[in-house]
Amino acid sequence: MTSSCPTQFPPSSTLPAAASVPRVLSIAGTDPTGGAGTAADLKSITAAGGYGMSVVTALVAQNTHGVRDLHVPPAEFLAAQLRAVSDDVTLDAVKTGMLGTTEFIATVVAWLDDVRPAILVVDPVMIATSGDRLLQPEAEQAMVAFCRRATVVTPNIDELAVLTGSPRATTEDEALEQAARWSEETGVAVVVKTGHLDTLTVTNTWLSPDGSRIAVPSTRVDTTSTHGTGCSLSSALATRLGRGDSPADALAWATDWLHESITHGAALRVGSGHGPVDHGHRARRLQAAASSAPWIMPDAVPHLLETPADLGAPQAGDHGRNVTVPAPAVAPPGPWTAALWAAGAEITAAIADSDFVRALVDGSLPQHAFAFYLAQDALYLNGYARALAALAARSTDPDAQVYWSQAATGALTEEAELHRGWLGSADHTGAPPAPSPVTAAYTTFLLATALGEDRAVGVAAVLPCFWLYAQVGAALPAVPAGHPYSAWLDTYRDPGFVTATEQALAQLESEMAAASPAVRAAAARAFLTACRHELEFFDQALRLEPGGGAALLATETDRPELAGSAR
Ligand SMILES: Nc1ncnc2c1ncn2[C@@H]1O[C@H](COP(=O)(O)OP(=O)(O)O)[C@@H](O)[C@H]1O
Ligand SMILES: Cc1ncc(COP(=O)(O)O)c(N)n1
Repeated sequence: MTSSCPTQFPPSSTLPAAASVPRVLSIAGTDPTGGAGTAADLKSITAAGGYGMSVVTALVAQNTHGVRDLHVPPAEFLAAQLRAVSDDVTLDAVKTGMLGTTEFIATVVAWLDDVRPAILVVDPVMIATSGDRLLQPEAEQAMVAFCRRATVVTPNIDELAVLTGSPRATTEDEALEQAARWSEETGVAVVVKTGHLDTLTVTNTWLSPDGSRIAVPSTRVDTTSTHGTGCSLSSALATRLGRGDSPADALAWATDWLHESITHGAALRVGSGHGPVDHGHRARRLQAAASSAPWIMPDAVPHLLETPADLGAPQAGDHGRNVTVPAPAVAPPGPWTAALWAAGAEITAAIADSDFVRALVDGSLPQHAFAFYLAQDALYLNGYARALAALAARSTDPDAQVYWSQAATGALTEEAELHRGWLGSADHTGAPPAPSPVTAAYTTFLLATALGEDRAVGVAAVLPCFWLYAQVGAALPAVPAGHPYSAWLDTYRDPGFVTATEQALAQLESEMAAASPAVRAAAARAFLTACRHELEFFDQALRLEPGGGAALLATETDRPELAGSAR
């Protein structure tokens, strides 16, 4: 038993005060199916970049359908767990979830009086999504009083009503008003969550006691995988605050990450009720992006391409998926470009399927990611124009000379248009945007190929930018009025761009027909490499943290309004 264990350790204060990885304690109940409570908290803290610790209040026999049984250990044991942690570890943030009983709340209060963590995020868990009670009715007022100790509370709509002693809000404005009153009275910030309201947009709004608001809207995901969303949001928020993020950055990060997690929750196929979110989706996406595996394996393209059939299909990439070749929106004019399209099918499908394209289309792409994408696009177009101009210089056929020169001018015009219509000239530090590693790698590859390889190889390298962009444009659905990116999506639908793509395809078809088998093989590799650069280019915007080097949009506002937003 514990009597033989020392309770006095070197005081935490002798250890380095500010850890770069925030040390975050969750005080919550359990969920053996891993979607809510302590399990969700630990996964969320890890995903948000923290070191997670867990003190268990109640053991809950629950699954995705609901709660079956509860086991509540003695309050002394809760106190012992809390002490064991705080006697040893400096805490950068504490998050509380299910506290269950008045006695447990009192135990945590006594411990907090002593420990006083800098950040306390209180998720006032009362009733689970399944309708099961997780807080004894007689403990509600103790929970309400407990919330006054928080840095920020994260009630859902029903919990907000109990907290503020109001009827359940039926609109976002009502909820905001309830929260504002309570926040002003108590001096505690509130995150108002509209997940439980019937709105197309789910908005998380940070309300400070001084009345200031930070609203982070996101599109509603049509899914039943929302078990544990409240636990996950509050834990991620605590972690980002614990690492020193501003409330705006912390809430933006937590909301965007959770949106991605909810979007991919159903694919986990965990349980047949209200399933969990996929807390690890972002980490796996970033891990895949960090892979150093070669994009084009040596055996992906034969050394000599005598006929288009030698190329085989589809084969590039390391995605390892079986793909059916998507129908090209701009038809290949001959067998060589048809074979190249088939060879790149896996990457084309991955772009269509990408989180970036999905988020751009459904409007959930965070504003900072969109601004970053546009700024990188402008930088890219400048490099791309140089590669196109190099092809003009290297062409001998007069039509080809004219075509590539015009294409280069077109890219520069587009770049200028981006600066004029969309982008500010500098980011928040006053510096002009710098190329990201992905943008630099792509433009360097294009220039090196257009200048240093056979001309056919250069033409193959510049083609995917035309062809895959036209492909994305053709697949775009009509978006509702008020969509934040509708004006940008319209630029994809420019018919002039389809004509330019057809001409580029005709150039490549004739270059391939005239080239030697070895040059054709090099051209096929360049084509597939450029396709992969396109995928990376889209995806890179979703690897950026809020405040992490995004350029500003020309009209510097808060996030753009989303369709259906109640505000
Ligand atoms: N269907 C959904 N689509 C998008 N985001 C959602 C959805 N449901 C929940 N969320 C996100 O999860 C957060 C917490 O969900 P909510 O249902 O409001 O709280 P709780 O789980 O505490 O009842 C919301 O603020 C929102 O960010
Ligand atoms: C231990 C515990 N804590 C919190 C919740 C609430 O989560 P949800 O409302 O999503 O069911 C839960 N089900 N279990």
